Amino acid sequence: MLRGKRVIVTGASSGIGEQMAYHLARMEAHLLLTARTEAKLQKVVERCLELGAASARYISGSMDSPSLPEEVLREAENAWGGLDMLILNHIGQSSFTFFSGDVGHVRKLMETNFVSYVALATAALPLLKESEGSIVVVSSIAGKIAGPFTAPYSATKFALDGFFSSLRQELIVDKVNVSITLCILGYINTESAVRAVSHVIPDTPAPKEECALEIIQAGALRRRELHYPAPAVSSMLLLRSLAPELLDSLVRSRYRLENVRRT
Ligand SMILES: NC(=O)C1=CN([C@@H]2O[C@H](COP(=O)(O)OP(=O)(O)OC[C@H]3O[C@@H](n4cnc5c(N)ncnc54)[C@H](OP(=O)(O)O)[C@@H]3O)[C@@H](O)[C@H]2O)C=CC1
Ligand SMILES: C[C@H](CCC(=O)O)[C@H]1CC[C@H]2[C@@H]3C(=O)C[C@@H]4C[C@H](O)CC[C@]4(C)[C@H]3CC[C@]12C
Repeated sequence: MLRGKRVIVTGASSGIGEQMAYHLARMEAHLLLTARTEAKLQKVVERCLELGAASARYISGSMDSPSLPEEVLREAENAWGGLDMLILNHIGQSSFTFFSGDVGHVRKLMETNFVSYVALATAALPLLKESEGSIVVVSSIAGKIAGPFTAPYSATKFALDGFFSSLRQELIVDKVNVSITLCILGYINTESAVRAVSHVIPDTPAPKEECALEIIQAGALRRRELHYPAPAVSSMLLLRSLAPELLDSLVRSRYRLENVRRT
């Protein structure tokens, strides 16, 4: 379904975004990748071309810069004359610990994890309307259920649900055929997530390669929401609606609280 399609992937220099780029390359899509680290993006682009991408290019820069979203969309329009899928995946750095009171960090993370998603989607909408394309928003179970030690991060992910679920309704009202897929992910084995939480959360994380493929499939099938890994995420969401306090205490009880770093 994605052969020859024009796809932007943000946060594509590592983790789930990098794996999405490789799957899309094998599917022979055209790729525009973004992240801050140019050296990593260059390597991912090279690998994508080896794997069969129809074309692969990148733009490096930080998504807390207000001009980058429009620059990325201008590059897509100049290179391809259109766009079929926008995959919003990047996140700024945040620690897994007690909220420190650093309001500046919350403001910056909102800019990177939320406002830039809104700006990218806004700049992409005219092209996506033309192609009847798709927006894929990578979120987290932490954007549906607030556990401890992720307050700023969780806030940015809840904000994504509010904004993009409302926008989806408006597109339907306006009979605009652009799909919005919200991806609700549990713990995935990316280097950054394992580094951040493995000393506190003893669970085995789900594989990033499979996660990346499920996200692409959900977007291509124009699904409203993806839950991955499915049984764990869906059952947590069900328990939240039936017995939220029980769920909260279950989440807390699975953490090795003595290992939380208070920095
Ligand atoms: N791994 C997990 O357990 C889970 C992940 N998710 C979600 O999945 C998505 C991917 O996560 P994951 O793969 O683990 O994350 P990674 O830390 O592996 O990747 C994050 C990506 O974002 C880029 N990035 C970081 N800061 C910025 C910035 N300021 N501007 C632009 N790009 C930036 C990084 O590249 P660079 O540093 O070069 O800029 C990198 O490419 C996120 O949306 C996350 O919320 C959801 C639930 C669980
Ligand atoms: C452990 C959580 C799942 C709840 C449970 O008890 O099973 C994880 C589900 C989502 C994870 C977080 C996430 O969304 C990605 C962040 C990525 C950052 O790089 C640091 C780690 C995360 C805060 C990560 C932490 C574990 C989860 C909350």
